Amino acid sequence: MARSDSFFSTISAKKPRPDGKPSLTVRERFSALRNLPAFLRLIWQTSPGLTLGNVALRLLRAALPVAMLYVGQLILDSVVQLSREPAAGRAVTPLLMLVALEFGLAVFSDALGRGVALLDSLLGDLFANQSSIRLMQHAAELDLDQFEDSNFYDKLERARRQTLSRTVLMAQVLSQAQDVITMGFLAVGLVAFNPWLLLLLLVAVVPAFLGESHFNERSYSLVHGWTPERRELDYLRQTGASDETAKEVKIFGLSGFLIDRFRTLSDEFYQQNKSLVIKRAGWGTFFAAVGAAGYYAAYVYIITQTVYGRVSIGQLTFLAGSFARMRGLLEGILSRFSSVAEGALYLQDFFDFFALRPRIVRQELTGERPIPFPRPIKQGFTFENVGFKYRNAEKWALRNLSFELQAGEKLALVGENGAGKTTLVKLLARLYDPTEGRILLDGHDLREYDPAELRQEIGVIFQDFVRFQLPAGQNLAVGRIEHKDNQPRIEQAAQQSLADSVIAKLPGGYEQMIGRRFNGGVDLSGGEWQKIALGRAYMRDAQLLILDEPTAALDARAEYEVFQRFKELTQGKTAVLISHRFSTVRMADRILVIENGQFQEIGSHEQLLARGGRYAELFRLQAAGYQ
Ligand SMILES: Nc1ncnc2c1ncn2[C@@H]1O[C@H](COP(=O)(O)OP(=O)(O)OP(=O)(O)O)[C@@H](O)[C@H]1O
Repeated sequence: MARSDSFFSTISAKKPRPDGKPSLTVRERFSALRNLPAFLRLIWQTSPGLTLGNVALRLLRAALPVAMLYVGQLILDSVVQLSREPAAGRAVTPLLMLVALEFGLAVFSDALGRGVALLDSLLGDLFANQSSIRLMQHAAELDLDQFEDSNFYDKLERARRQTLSRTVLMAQVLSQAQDVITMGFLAVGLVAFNPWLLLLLLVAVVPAFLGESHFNERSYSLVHGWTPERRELDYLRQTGASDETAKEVKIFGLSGFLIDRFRTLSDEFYQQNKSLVIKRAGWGTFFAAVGAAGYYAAYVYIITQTVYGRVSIGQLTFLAGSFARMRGLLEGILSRFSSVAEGALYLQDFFDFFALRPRIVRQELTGERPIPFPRPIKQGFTFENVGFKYRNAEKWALRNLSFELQAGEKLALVGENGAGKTTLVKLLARLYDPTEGRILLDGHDLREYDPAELRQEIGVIFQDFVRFQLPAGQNLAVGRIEHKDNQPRIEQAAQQSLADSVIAKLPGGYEQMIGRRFNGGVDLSGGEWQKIALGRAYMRDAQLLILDEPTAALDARAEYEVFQRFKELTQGKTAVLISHRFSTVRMADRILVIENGQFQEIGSHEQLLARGGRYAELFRLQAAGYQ
C-alpha cells in the first residue's frame, strides 16, 4: 500500500501553476470516475421511462453501422458478379432488394439518431431542472456561517456553473456505451480478417488519447484554480452594471476602477488559457496525422490483398469502411473518455457541495426526539455565560454574557456599532450556536428544540432585511409565506406596520411589483421599504419578536409611532428591540447594555439613568445632541 502511495505521489506530484496553485493529480482524475454510478443513479431517478427509452434506442442504433456495411459489401459483390455474367441472364431483383434494404436501414438509422437526440434533450432538461432544485434545497438546509465562508462559495459556484455541462456529460456517457457496442460489432469483422489490423488501430489512436487527456487535465486545473477569480469577475461585472450599484458607481466615479480590475483579471486568465489552447491545437494536429498514417497503412494492406485476389471488392469496402469507422469510433471513445473523466471531476464539485452538512440540526445535543416548543413560553430565555466567535474571526463577538429575557418582556439592546447586538439576536434565532456557554429556553438548552419549530416561533426583522423583487402584498407575506393568498391578513399586517399608507400610493396597490428589476416595478424610499419589512413581523404569529434596527430610515415620528404600535400589538409577547434612538429604547421594559461583546448593565430606563453608568452617559450624549 505504502509502495503504491509513493508511486502515485511520484507520478502525480502536484505541479505548481505559474500562480503557485497546485494542479490536479492523475489519481484524482481517475478516482473521479467513481462518481459516475451515483451520477447515473441520479439520471435514472430523474425519469426511469426516458432513461430506458434512451438506452433501448441507443442499443438498436449501435448495431446499425455494421449491418449497413455488410449490406454494402453484398451489394458491391453482387454488382461485380452481375457485370461478369452475360447480359441476357442477369437477375437484378436480388440486387435491388439489397439496395432497398440499405435504404431502409439508412432511414431507420436517421430516425433512431433523431429519437436519441430528442430523448437526450428531454432527459437533459429534466435533469438540469432537478439538479438546480436539489441545489437550492440543499443550500437552504445549510447553516448561515457556511454561507459566510468563501470556500463554501467556491463550492457552490462550481456546483452551480455545471448544470449545463452535467447534461452534456449524461449524453457523453450514454454515447460512450453505444459506441463501445458498435465497436464490438465492427471488431468481430476486422478480427476475422486479420487481428493485426486491430493492433494497428490502437497504435494509431492511443497517442491522441493520451494527448487529449493531458490537456483536459490542464484545462480543468486552470478552471478549477481560477474559481475565486472568476467569482470576482462575475462580481465586478455585476457591480459595474446593475440597478443596485449604479448610483454609487456614478457618484464615486468607480467605473474606471472596476473596469481596470476586470481587465487585469480577465487578461491574466486569457493569457494562461491562450497558451494552453495553442499547445493543445499543435499537439492535436500532430496526433491526428499519426492516426491518419495508421489508417492509410491498413488501407494499403487491404488494397494489396484485394489486388492479389485474396479479398473481394465487396470485402474491401467492408474492411476499409470498418477500419475507418472504428478509427473514428475509437478516437471518439478515447477522447470522450477523457472528457467523461473531466466531467466526472466537475461532478466531484457537485457531490462535494451535497456532502456539506449543516451543524445546526435537530436532536444534536440529546440524540433523542426534540422537546416540543413551549406554548406559551413560561419562564423565558436565559443566557448562561454565552460566548461567540465568528468562523475565521480572531476576536470574540460576544463573551461571558449572562442575563435573562423573561417571558412577555420587552427588552431593548443598546450598544455602539459592532458591540454584538445583532450577533446576540442571531444566537437567539439559532442561526448560530454559542461557541461557549448556553442559551436556555424554559430551562432547556435551545439545542434540545427542533430548530425549524424554534424559528417558526421567532420572528426577526433584520436591519439589512431583504428587498424582495415581488409584488407589495407578497413582500409582506414573506413573513409567513403560507398566507400569501390570505389578503385580509396581509392588509391587517400592512395596517399594523403603517405600510398600508405606502401601498395605497402605489398604482397597482397590493399587486404592484416593487423594485426595479422587473417590468413595471416601482422603487420605494428606504423608510417605505422598512414599513413593508416591518409588516412581515406582523404576518408572523411568533412568540418572540425581534426588531433589529429595521426602523433606522424612518423619520422620528414614524419610528415613535411604529414602536408605540409594536408595544400595543405585542402585548403579552416577548420582544427584543434594537435601536440607536433612545426615545424608542426607553419604551422597553428593560434595557441591556453591551459593550465590546460584554455585558455592561441591565435595567429599566429609570434604573439605568439613576445608576449613572454607560447607558446614562450614552443617553445624555444623544439628548445633548438635540438641544
Ligand atoms: N459574519 C461575520 N463574520 C465575522 N465577524 C462578524 C460577522 N458579523 C459581525 N461580525 C463582527 O462581530 C462583532 C459584532 O457585530 P454585530 O453585528 O453583532 O454588532 P452590532 O452591535 O449589531 O452593530 P451595529 O450597531 O453596527 O449593527 C463586530 O466586531 C463585527 O465586526
